[in-house]
Amino acid sequence: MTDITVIPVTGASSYDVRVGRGLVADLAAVLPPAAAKVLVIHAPPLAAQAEALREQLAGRVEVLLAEVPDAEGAKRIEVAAFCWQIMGQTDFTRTDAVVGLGGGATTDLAGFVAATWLRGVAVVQVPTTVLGMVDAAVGGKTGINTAEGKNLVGAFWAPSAVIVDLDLLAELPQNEILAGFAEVVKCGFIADPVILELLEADVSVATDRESPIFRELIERSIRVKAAVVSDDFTEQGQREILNYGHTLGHAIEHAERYRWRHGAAIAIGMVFAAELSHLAGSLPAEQVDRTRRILASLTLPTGYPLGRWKTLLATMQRDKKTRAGMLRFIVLDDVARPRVLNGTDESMLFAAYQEVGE
Ligand SMILES: NC(=O)c1ccc[n+]([C@@H]2O[C@H](COP(=O)([O-])OP(=O)(O)OC[C@H]3O[C@@H](n4cnc5c(N)ncnc54)[C@H](O)[C@@H]3O)[C@@H](O)[C@H]2O)c1
Ligand SMILES: O=C(O)C(=O)C[C@@H](O)[C@H](O)[C@H](O)COP(=O)(O)O
Ligand SMILES: [Zn+2]
Repeated sequence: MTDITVIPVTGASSYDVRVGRGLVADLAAVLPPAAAKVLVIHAPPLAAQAEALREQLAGRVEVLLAEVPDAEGAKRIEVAAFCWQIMGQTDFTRTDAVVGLGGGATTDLAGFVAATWLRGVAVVQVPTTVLGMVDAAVGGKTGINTAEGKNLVGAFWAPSAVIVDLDLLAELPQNEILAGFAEVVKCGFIADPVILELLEADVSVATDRESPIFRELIERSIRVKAAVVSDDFTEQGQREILNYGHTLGHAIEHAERYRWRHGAAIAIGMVFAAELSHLAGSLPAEQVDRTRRILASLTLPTGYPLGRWKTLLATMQRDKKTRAGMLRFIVLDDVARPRVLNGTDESMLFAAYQEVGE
């Protein structure tokens, strides 16, 4: 019998995150009972798995496939329109359902398409990257990018189920696994120090997709995310802690025209946030060093060109946490003690960035 862990998300929206192996074989069990059609939105490397889903569900529902551009190329309004067109041409109704099959970029798009079609249809998220499993597919933040910035258009729209099938990681390149671990590290610093200890104990075992420690890290990170979004689905407060490292990280992704992996950009963002936490509060210097050390052990970047500061600062102004033109950052008073830093002056931000700049 399959060993399944069920992590509930509660609050404004309730659904389960199911973690295990071979779980997609039972996808029919989590589809809305009234669904007659399912639109599987998938990234190109998942074409064979999408086709397998079509065969598996034949006789139960009509499966439509939407192969969308890879990675951040999916998070564009034209791609959402491509999906809406398929739905329009097939009379996709409110009782039908979307399935997001891919990494975080695909599940962000799939969630957005589901949130907007007929003002909202069900979406089941089937993440296929570490990053998608521990973060993007859970919590119902959906969205696309615009020329001005990352995730500037979107909706809070909860999935009806999240299927974390670890077998789907079999073909994922190791550098994508490592990039996904940036969000695992984030969960460690904002809420669960055991995550950091497991990474420090043996990073090779921790990132070996066959090891029980790997699964433990995935589950611990999902629990962190599930707890936060259960308390604050629409980011009225507490949820902002999940943005640790993201204010600068998103600006880097924008500066790099979305060619960088999200995990790589937020790795640098977390070094910056740790430096800022040290300067603005009480985060001990050794935790800043620890941030760099853990990220480097995952071969993630920890520095960015000093000369890019002004560009990054301008982009950060459009961060969703900004209030009345004032930038806000998530900082740590210590490990697992995150808070919002309001009203940071530019000289302090630059001082923190100088430690990141190279
Ligand atoms: N909504 C949220 O709460 C949330 C949280 C974190 C990140 N995100 C978003 O997630 C995105 C990053 O997600 P990501 O790191 O998964 O990147 P991604 O979706 O771009 O996937 C990374 C690469 O791996 C490929 N891939 C995916 N699954 C595969 C598999 N099983 N086998 C082989 N190749 C596979 C993809 O096609 C892509 O080329 C960003 O857009 C970020 O903003 C959203
Ligand atoms: O779920 C959240 O809340 C997060 O902030 C998780 C982040 O890891 C994620 O990258 C998210 O997409 C960032 O959202 P944004 O609101 O800063 O665009
Ligand atoms: Zn993120």
